[in-house]
Amino acid sequence: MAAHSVYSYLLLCNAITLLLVSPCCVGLGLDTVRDFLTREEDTIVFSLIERAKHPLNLPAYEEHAWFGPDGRRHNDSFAELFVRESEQIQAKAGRYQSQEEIPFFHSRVPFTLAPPYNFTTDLYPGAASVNVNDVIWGIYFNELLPLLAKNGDDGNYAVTAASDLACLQALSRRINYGRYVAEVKFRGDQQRYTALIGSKNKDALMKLLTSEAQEDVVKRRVEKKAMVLGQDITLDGPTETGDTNSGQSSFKVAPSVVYKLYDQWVIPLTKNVEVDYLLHRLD
Ligand SMILES: C=C(O[C@@H]1C=C(C(=O)O)C=C[C@H]1O)C(=O)O
Repeated sequence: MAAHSVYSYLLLCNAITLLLVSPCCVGLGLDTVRDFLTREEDTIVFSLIERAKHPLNLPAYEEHAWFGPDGRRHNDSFAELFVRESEQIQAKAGRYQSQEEIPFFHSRVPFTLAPPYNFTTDLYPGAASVNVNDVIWGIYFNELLPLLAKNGDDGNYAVTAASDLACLQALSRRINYGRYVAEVKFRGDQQRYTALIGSKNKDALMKLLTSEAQEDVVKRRVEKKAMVLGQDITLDGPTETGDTNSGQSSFKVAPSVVYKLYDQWVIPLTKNVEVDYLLHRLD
């Protein structure tokens, strides 16, 4: 066989093996996964900047009684109602047909208004529903929001809740994308992952999937994005916002808050999603 046909034969074998091993996931690799996470950083930083435009607006988060169309009494905050109702409309419009999107409140909407689309199923079916939306919800309202918004009440509750929804959706998409990260890592090192999944060794799985160097790059990059995107743009170029008289420099969202968000919540939660996903990867 001529050298070039041996080479073609090997390439063909390689392609067939890839198709057999990963029938649904050929386009997914560590590079594409990292690109996705990098692009999500922009969405997250922008959504935080938008939310920081408004003060805390506490009444939007206090529980109050309201009566549903069935006449029954419910106790919810306005923000929770807003998210639930918005998600119902978005579910009808097909948002959750994509596995990248997971709602905070599950509803069974009977049909979708969106044109049909054949979404690829990159995830392993037995593990695809892993998510930490409950934890994200608690952290967002209890820990992050007080760091983002100044005290005060401007009454713009609907706009504020719409901004909350945008932040929650961006964080949820990024963190629950850990399922895709785990899928790629599993495919890249099936033998070692299979052994650790078999022995349900969570600590060893966490160690194997962790790349501290990569995490450091991510944290420093999001801090920088908060600096660049959180400046005022003038015809003379970007300037920091804030009180120039006092010499205090400031950004629309403190870059240190964005660093902390990733360091303490986003990355650790993404890795928890990865471990949970892997534990179900052989179900
Ligand atoms: C996403 C990756 O996997 C892990 C999760 C990371 C994250 O959430 O940003 C970063 C590094 C890894 O510990 C990766 O290796 O690129």
